[in-house]
Amino acid sequence: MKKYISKLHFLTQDLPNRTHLEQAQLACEAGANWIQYRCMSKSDEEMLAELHPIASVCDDWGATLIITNHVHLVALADIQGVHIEGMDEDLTLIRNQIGEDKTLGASANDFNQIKRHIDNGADYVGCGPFGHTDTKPNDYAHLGLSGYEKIVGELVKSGLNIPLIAVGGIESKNVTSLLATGIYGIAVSGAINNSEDPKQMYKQFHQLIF
Ligand SMILES: Cc1ncc(COP(=O)(O)OP(=O)(O)O)c(N)n1
Ligand SMILES: Cc1ncsc1CCOP(=O)(O)O
Ligand SMILES: [Mg+2]
Repeated sequence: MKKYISKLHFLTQDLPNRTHLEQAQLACEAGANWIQYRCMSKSDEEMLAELHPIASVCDDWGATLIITNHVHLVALADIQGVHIEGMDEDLTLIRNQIGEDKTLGASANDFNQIKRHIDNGADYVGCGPFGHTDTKPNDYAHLGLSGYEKIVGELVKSGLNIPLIAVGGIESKNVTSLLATGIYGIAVSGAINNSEDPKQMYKQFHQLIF
C-alpha cells in the first residue's frame, strides 16, 4: 500500500531543557506535518505517558507521528508508524507485527541496505549521515552531496524507487543542494533543537522544502 511520506521529518530528542512534547508542539505550530518521536532514555510507561499528549497535538495539527524503534508501542498509542534504526533488523517481521496500514521506515548507509529495505517492505528509507552530527555520534563515513548523487544514480539504474530521506548533520544551508541530488526529503533534529529559536528554524527548513 502506497503511503504519504513527508519531505521534512522533524526528530525529537532527549533534551535537558525541552520535553519531547514541547518539541513536538513547537514544530507543529511552525508547520510540521511529520514528527518522529526519538526517545532513548525512558521506560515504556514514561514514553506512553508523553506519547498520548504528543499524539493528541499531532492529531490537532494534522501531523503524522512516527516512533523510533519501540515497535511494541505502536499499537498502544495513536501512532502512525515506526522508524527502525538497527540496520540489520528483519523488516518483514516488523511489518507482520505492525500491519500494512502503518508506515515503516528504516535506516541505511548504502545502496545495498536500501535495496534490502525495499525488498522487505519499507515505505521510506532514512539515509546518512550527510555530515557530522552530535545527535547520534557514529563512525560511518559522511555521505556528503556526492554520496547521495551516487546512491540516487544506483537506484535509478536498478529501476528502484523509494522515498529517500537524507539525515545527519543537515543544516538549512544544505537543503537546496541536497534536494538537487535527487533525494526525496530530509530529516532534521539538531539544527532545529539546538537553535536559539527552534520555531523560526523549523520554518526556515519548511520554506526551503515545500
Ligand atoms: C528518517 C530517519 N532517518 C534516519 C534515522 C536514523 O538513522 P541511523 O541509523 O540512526 O543513522 P546512522 O547511525 O546510520 O547515521 C532516523 N531516526 N530517521
Ligand atoms: C538519529 C540520527 N542518526 C543519525 S543522525 C540522527 C538524527 C538527526 O541528525 P541531526 O540531529 O544531526 O539532524
Ligand atoms: Mg544508519
